[in-house]
Amino acid sequence: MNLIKSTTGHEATSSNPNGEGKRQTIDLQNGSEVVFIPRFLSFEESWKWFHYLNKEIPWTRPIIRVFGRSCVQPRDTCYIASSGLPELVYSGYQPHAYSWDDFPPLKDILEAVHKTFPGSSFNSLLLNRYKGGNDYVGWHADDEKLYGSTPEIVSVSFGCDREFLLRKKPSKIPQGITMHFFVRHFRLILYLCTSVTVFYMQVQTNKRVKGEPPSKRLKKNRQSDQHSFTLKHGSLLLMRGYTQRDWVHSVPKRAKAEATRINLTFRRVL
Ligand SMILES: O=C(O)CCC(=O)C(=O)O
Ligand SMILES: [Fe+2]
Repeated sequence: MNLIKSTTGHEATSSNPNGEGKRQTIDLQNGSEVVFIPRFLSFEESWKWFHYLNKEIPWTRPIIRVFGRSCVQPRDTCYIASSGLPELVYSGYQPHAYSWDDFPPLKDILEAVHKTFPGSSFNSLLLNRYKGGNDYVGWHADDEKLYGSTPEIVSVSFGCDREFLLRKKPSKIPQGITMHFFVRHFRLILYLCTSVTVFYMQVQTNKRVKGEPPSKRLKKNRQSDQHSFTLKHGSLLLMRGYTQRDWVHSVPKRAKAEATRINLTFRRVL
């Protein structure tokens, strides 16, 4: 069963020591990495979790601010954190932090996650409930300062399958390069652009002669900048390294997804 729709060819598959089946490691390059475990929890156990979470969690649908406008968050949420941690604030919203002791069974999943990733030590959990295909999370990175520069985020999914997308952030113009720089060096930049274009056209002509159709090559480049995972019932996806700095992710609306999905994201507040 291959749940990854697009990969870069940098993926490795290995058997997992904790008995949760295969794990796939996807190297996103430049220090970003995703680990995907399609069957982290068994099907039956996952349904028990789904029903517990659906019923016992005090779900809320808060008002958040996006691009300066207030709107209802398009999914339910709840937040759990160890005591004494700095408050989480995202999109102008500060969720109430419940204690792990309010939901003791959640400590079991936390333990299973820690066992799967030795050395990890998550101390907070943001829960999401998507009540159907109209609920979603838009493009974002979990790059809040309280998680540090290389946060590790583990996401465990229950219920309805949903697609999880990762897309590389556009690369930034290096600091110090201003409009003034462009005006001052306009002729040099124009010359360089023309040279690069001519060189590129020559390379393309050369490659076409050699045989591989240009559309295939373009597709390869685009593929390494975006990835799609189907997050099924009981699956786990970990993002680490510079994934939050260099990539954004989303769970888009899906007209065909009618049923509820619950997702747990474990994080470490520094
Ligand atoms: O539901 C998911 O799989 C992702 C949720 C997410 O990105 C978040 O809570 O920050
Ligand atoms: Fe996220």
